[in-house]
Amino acid sequence: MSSKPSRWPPHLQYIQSSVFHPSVPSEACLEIRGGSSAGSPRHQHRPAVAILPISSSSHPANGQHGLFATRKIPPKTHILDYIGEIHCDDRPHSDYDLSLYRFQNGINVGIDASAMGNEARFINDYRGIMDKPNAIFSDVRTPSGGMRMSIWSAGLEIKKGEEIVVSYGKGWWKARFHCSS
Ligand SMILES: C[S@@+](CC[C@H](N)C(=O)[O-])C[C@H]1O[C@@H](n2cnc3c(N)ncnc32)[C@H](O)[C@@H]1O
Repeated sequence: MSSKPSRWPPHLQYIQSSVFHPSVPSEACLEIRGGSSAGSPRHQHRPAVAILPISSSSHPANGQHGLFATRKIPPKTHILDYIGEIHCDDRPHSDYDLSLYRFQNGINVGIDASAMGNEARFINDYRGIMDKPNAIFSDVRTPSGGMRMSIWSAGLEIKKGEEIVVSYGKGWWKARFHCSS
């Protein structure tokens, strides 16, 4: 699998394994990579997802895109990994940056998919869309010890055509809109 997914925005770089920014110290790179070569992708074939434009006025991300299941996804199933630029500098203005790991020496590692990433960057937060998230983020270790941020279906099956939504966390929204929920 190497071609870009349908509707991938032309101004963004599509990558299938994370790229390390120079702000990541070499020891941290080694630990994040684990024993395998740089962030080798878990999927050799497309995940069961599609990037679709949102054109419903009742959807809070109307005019943007979301990620949708292209087939039934059983409960507690790995859907795809969150791929982007692994970095240790601050990215306060990115809406596509999530925390991967905090080392004991205080170094914070994030994955920022604002300029490069995979389909996972299109996953919206459930608020205003569904009663609860149907998917979750989970930081996992690969068999060779590498660190990944994965997205899994939650406790219920995700139906074909259903939007995949997670919780960004209250902190994410508070930091942007000073809202209380
Ligand atoms: C990681 S991106 C998700 C993909 C984005 N919709 C896109 O087309 O690129 C996060 C951005 O999506 C929008 N978003 C995601 N979930 C939302 C929600 N529940 N309500 C309103 N906006 C949302 C916000 O603009 C947010 O900054």
